[in-house]
Parts: sequence; C-alpha cells; structure tokens
Amino acid sequence: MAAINTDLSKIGYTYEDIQRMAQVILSNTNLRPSIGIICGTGLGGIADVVENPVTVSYDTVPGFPVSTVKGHSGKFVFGTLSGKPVLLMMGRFHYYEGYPMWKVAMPVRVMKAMGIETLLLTNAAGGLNQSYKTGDIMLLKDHIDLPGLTGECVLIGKNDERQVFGPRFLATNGTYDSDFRGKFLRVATELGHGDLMKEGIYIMIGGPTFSSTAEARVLRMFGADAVGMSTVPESVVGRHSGMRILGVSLITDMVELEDGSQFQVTHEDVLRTANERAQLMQKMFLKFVTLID
Ligand SMILES: O=P(O)(O)O[C@@H]1C[C@H](O)[C@@H](CO)O1
Ligand code: HPA
Repeated sequence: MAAINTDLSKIGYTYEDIQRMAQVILSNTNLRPSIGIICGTGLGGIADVVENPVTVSYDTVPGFPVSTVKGHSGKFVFGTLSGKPVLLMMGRFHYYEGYPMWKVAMPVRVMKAMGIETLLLTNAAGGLNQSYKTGDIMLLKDHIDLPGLTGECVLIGKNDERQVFGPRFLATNGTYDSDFRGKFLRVATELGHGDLMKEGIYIMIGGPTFSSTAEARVLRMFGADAVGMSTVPESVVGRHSGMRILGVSLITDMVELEDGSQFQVTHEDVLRTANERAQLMQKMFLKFVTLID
C-alpha cells in the first residue's frame, strides 16, 4: 500500500504561483477578456476564426505544464470572436498524461486570476446513449465525476479561500448554466443544426483506455449519456471560483454496449470527427459569444 502523503506543501499551486503565471501571460497583451474557452481534442479550430490573435505558448510560462496529446497544441490565444474579447486554451491537461488532478485543472485558476468569469468547455466524447449519433453535439446538463467519487476529486489538498480558489466544501449541482444551454440551442437551431443537438450527462473516466464493453454498460447504467477523459475537473474548479459554465461535448464515436462488436475506436477516429465538425463549431461559437452578457 502506498505511503500516505502528510506533506501538504507538495500538493497544489499556491495563490502566489497562480498570480505569477497570470501576470506572465497577461504581459503579452493589453486585451482583458472575461470569456475563456478550453478547446477539446481536435477542437482547436475555433482559434482559426479569432480576430487579431496573440499567441502565448505554455512553455513560455514558468511552472506551466506542457501538452503531450495529439490535437492539443499547447498555447493560449487572445483575440476577439465576433468582436468580443476571448481567451482560448488550445490544449488541456489530462489525468492520464500523468498529471495529478490538482495540476490538470490549475489553468482554470490562472484564467480566473486573469479576469475570466465565463468558462466555455469543449471536449470530444463517446456516445453511450444509443439514440445519439457520431457527430452529434451534447450540451452538458450535469456530470458524473467518476475519479472524484473514487477519491481523486480535483479539490483535494490544501484550500485557500482567496479570490481564485473558493470554499472548502463545494456544492456541484447546477454547475452548467441553463441560460447558456438555452442560448446555445437557439444558435444551433438558427444555423439549421438543431437536429444534432442533445442535452445530457457526461461521465469522466481517467483514461487513457477507452471503455471495455462491460464498463460502458456500467457507465450507461449510472445514467451517463457520453463518456470522456476531461472537463469535469475544469468545471469543478471553475464552479469553485464562481464562474458561469457551458460544457459542450462533440460525440466523436459511439460506444458499443453489446458484446461481440468488431469496432475498436482510436484517437484518430476522434480527431477525424472533430475535424469534420470544426467549421460548424466555429460558426456556433461565433454566434454564441454574441449572446453572453
Ligand atoms: O480533451 P478531450 O476530453 O476533448 O479529449 C478526448 C479524451 C481523450 O483525451 C481523447 C481520446 O481520443 O479525446
Ligand atoms: N471514450 C472515452 N473518451 C472519449 C471517447 C470514448 O469513446 N471518445 C472521445 N473521448
């Protein structure tokens, strides 16, 4: 059995670490966006429609982790979308990359320290609800934090109640803003793609293995509509610091619930579907941000 870690100074970033990283990043631009977007696997295409982009590579920020996954380029992009200032994270961190959970979502605290109040999270996910299809877009109405339920909650560790952190004990019901969901659905319908839209429950697994068929049946029995390997730590930290949150899953593959299927999903399948939906996601976000107060 692993030794219990009693040295709390080795868990988490301090308030000062977060502020320092925020200052380094902000020193690259005069823009001060209040909208932050984290781009999921292959979903960085939104950056192609950012006007007057200013790019800040993660490796220029001392103490910032590096992206190791294909489809996550590892940089911030400041600019405007439909004239509104935004900050994009092109590349998120995943638990399966070997980062401890508190590191996975640390950038959300840095975003808060930079002035972000609205957090738009995107991800690639597998469809568990068998009425979904590859290429559908699911708005998160709730999530299941499977790592959190089994002892790997992102908020474990010392808590600092100053601005970029939050209360020791956090209610996580109602994390995903229902007004945002309604607006996003309206945008999709106006663009003629209401048929692709779903609202459902995202379950996070640690990864990097995709689910076995028996595991997938369990996830579905839990009530999840889509499965992925991210987002939940970020939305919990965003919620902790008082942000308004939208979660969008692109259903990049359908997960088999019946034994005997020959289909085996790959990361390339995920990237391909994300690429096929890139232009539509751009259009949706360009329109959606105009509706954020
Ligand atoms: O960063 P997201 O959650 O969009 O990435 C998903 C989950 C894995 O990282 C990867 C699997 O292909 O895509
Ligand atoms: N399972 C888990 N994570 C995923 C999947 C999946 O099928 N597709 C994209 N991310």
